[in-house]
Amino acid sequence: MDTTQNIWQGRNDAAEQGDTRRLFQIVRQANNGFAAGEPVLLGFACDAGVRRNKGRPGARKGPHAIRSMMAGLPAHDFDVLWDAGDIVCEDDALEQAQAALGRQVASALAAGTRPLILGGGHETAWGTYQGLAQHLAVRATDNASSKPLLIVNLDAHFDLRSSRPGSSGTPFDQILEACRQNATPVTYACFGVSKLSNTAGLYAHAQELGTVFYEDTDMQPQHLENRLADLDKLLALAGDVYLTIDLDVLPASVAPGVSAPAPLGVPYSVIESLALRVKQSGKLRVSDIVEINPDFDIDNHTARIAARLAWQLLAP
Ligand SMILES: N=CN[C@@H](CCC(=O)O)C(=O)O
Ligand SMILES: [Mn+2]
Ligand SMILES: [Mn+2]
Repeated sequence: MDTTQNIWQGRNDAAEQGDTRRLFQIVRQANNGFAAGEPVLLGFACDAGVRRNKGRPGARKGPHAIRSMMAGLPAHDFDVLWDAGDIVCEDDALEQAQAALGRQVASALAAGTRPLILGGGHETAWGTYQGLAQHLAVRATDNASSKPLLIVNLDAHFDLRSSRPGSSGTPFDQILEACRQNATPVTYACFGVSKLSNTAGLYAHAQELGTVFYEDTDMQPQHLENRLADLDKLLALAGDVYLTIDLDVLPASVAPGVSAPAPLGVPYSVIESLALRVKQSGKLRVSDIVEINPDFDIDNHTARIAARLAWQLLAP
């Protein structure tokens, strides 16, 4: 990974007609100065969560790989894209890195932006949530919505492991535990769960926690209308929404560069439709895209699909 070169570079089409801007030409690299409504990107460069969860390390290189595929995408309606840089997790200092991510997310939310975090493994989510929780706690002193927080996880895994310390396999158990402690109403919905990637014990724990879930076998294109209707019902009941996308929800042929590839998986078109539906709800506060492992990618396929998702989520 060459971090000495600016990652934001690409083809310059200025000699062509019309608006030829690409993201690398409008990006501003700073972690303050954002105005309300502007898109903000943050990286969480971390292997510790996947390593603790006995997975294949490499997610640390994820933010760099995704940014490099975003750089050349056409800007279309973007006026600006803020790149607030990376939080880097050194060795096993995971809890400190997650707390640092939380502070950055809270500050981007306080500025009225809708941040997107590029992981990192799914331990990224415990950091993202900390930032959202700080923001919602401040806002609650003004005019609180009593409607529950909705977490939409697009993932082959529940990530509800109850062992500690935390890892890439525990974030939603940590979040639900924190919500119980703070009496925060929350709904956890996981779309894309694979029966062959979660033990009976994890299913039982998910049920005990009231998890709403849809399996990969019910997330194929012929099921899309029904799943969108299910999602709409969840969105209608929610006050604020956190969208978290684990790239291992996609078929291994589409996203080979992950720690735990999915033999069946959910087609990209279904995932994009669900993600855009969440965005269109107007309730989306923060998102992350996690679990890319560039070491196992093939011709940047996984980084490219992650860049497309990022573009779709950040676009005005
Ligand atoms: N974030 C990943 N979670 C999965 C990983 C499974 C695996 O490595 O095989 C989990 O803990 O179940
Ligand atoms: Mn996950
Ligand atoms: Mn997963």
